[in-house]
Amino acid sequence: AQSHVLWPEIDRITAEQLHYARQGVGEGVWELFAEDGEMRMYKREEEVNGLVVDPLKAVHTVKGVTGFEMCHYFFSPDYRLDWETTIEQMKVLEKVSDDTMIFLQIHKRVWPASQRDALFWSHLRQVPDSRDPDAQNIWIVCNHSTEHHSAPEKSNGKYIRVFLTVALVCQTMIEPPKNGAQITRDDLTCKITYCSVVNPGGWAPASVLRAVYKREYPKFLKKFTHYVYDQCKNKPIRF
Ligand SMILES: CCCc1ccc(-c2ccc(S(=O)(=O)CCO)cc2)cc1[C@H]1C[C@H]1c1ccccn1
Repeated sequence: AQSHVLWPEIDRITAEQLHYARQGVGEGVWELFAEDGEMRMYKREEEVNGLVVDPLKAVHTVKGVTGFEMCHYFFSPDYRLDWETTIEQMKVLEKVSDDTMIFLQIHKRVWPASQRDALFWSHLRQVPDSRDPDAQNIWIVCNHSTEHHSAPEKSNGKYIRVFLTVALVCQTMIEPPKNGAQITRDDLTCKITYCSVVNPGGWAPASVLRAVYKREYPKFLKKFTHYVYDQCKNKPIRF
């Protein structure tokens, strides 16, 4: 993928998003708006040209799966329609490499706003942890809006195109079994940070968008993480 025209941007945005995901939510600006078990979901209220673009950051801990497994199911197009309930259609416009694809997604209409589509590259990468060299257990999927020759600039007016940047950063923690036994899924914990900024691309009532995000994001992360656990629980562990 290093030869693709998008590579410099992919490299830059992925590194930026990894850094951003690692920043704590301690600094006062984040508002906790949803909790469910180990999941904590925060947002900042921000508007750009009168459009709600509230950045979102969620942290979650899921036992029994690895960071690779979580990122693999988030990245791969084969499973997306099983867990993503807000999309009507999904198309891979280009397979840049095994770890980089370009997606066009048509999202379900959020009444009374107009229907949206999203065109973005998606990149899966294992991350060396600068602070902790023996933690080669961090994986990231970064999704970032892009142009593409085979996606009409404007979906001939049918959908409003959103602009998004999303990062799913997952770290595997292993509790080594005392008696030197083989690692099982009971010894695994996956620490998840999910960050997203979605610019709706065109006017939509702030109250409607904020209500949709408040409802959809917790539902999405809960459904997605349960889906991955169920997919993996009877399969060999993949790090
Ligand atoms: C007016 C904006 C409509 C709208 C466009 C796009 C998205 C959206 C796109 C991508 C991703 S993802 O994390 O990259 C997973 C791959 O699909 C998440 C969210 C969300 C909404 C809004 C519908 C809301 C929503 C919120 C949370 C999850 C899903 N949908």
